[in-house]
Amino acid sequence: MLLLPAPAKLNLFLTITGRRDDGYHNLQTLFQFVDYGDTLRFNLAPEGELKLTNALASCEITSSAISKVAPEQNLIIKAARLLQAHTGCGQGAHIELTKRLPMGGGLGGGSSDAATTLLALNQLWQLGLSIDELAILGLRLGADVPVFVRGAAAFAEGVGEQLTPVSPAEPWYVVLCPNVSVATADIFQDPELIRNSPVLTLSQWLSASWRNDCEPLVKKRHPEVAKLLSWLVEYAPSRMTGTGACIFASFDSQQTAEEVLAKAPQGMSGFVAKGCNQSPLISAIAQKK
Ligand SMILES: C[C@@](CO)(OP(=O)(O)O)[C@H](O)COP(=O)(O)OP(=O)(O)OC[C@H]1O[C@@H](n2ccc(N)nc2=O)[C@H](O)[C@@H]1O
Ligand SMILES: Nc1ncnc2c1ncn2[C@@H]1O[C@H](COP(=O)(O)OP(=O)(O)O)[C@@H](O)[C@H]1O
Repeated sequence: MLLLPAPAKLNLFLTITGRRDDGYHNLQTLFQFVDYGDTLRFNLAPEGELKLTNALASCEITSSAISKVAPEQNLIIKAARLLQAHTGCGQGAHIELTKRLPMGGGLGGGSSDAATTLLALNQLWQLGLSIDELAILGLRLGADVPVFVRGAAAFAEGVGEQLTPVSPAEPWYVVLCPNVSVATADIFQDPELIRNSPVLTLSQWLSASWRNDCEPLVKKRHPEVAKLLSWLVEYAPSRMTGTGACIFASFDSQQTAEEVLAKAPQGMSGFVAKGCNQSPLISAIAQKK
């Protein structure tokens, strides 16, 4: 049995620098992990059988939302099938997911679940694939999967697959999750999306002020996100992560972050978590070796 985390990521900044011929967008972003996320439990099963069950999570909204995703559409099953097809492995697995991360929140929960599945089954099925091979396979599942497979905070370019490890500060974050699910594809299809930001070098970025090019559009499409950002910015500079709708702000101490979260508008879900430049997934795997 293997019990592993699938942590959330934050995009500390995110700009879109152009559109490729295949419709995908080139971007520049800074990924950092947090010590909060989903949990997956893996058990060997006979004869290639893949079974996914949802454990009851503390958050009813997310556990009921994930149960509406058909198993074959779930990135966990897709990742497992991809590994079976790539290696010809005839083994199976029973996987139990405890879903805490809101879906379509820009926290990368689906991609993180997929990456955890790739690493876990590589170990459980003794496939011996390298991290490079798993990252390349992961990219077929989603642009964000490689960074979760590699597990190092990174400056990302291309569609998010060209990764340069970096070590930003690791503050405490307040992450707020408005009850809005944003489909990444919808944002990238919108003609109003800012998609002509200049390309900066990493060192230019480290002294620039950080922003998210998706934020103006998501604020316009979802006024509740705009309202929440103007509430959080009273406490600390605040931004949206990914294509939204979750927002975050950083604080020096866990206590201050908890105090701000406690004041959040009634009914708002959110959490306090620590920024991590090494993914909790990689730390957990290293501990088990
Ligand atoms: C932009 C980011 C930043 O982290 O947003 P979030 O999804 O995390 O909010 C991600 O890279 C998203 O990655 P991911 O969620 O894996 O996206 P994918 O499934 O690969 O793509 C969903 C759809 O979004 C569009 N898309 C995605 C990424 C990209 N660089 N350009 C695009 O145009 C494409 O239309 C694609 O069909
Ligand atoms: N295991 C999974 N967890 C979350 N979403 C999943 C999963 N498998 C498939 N999906 C699909 O991927 C979409 C994006 O989910 P998610 O990664 O949580 O959002 P985001 O990319 O905005 O962080 C969901 O709306 C859902 O349809």
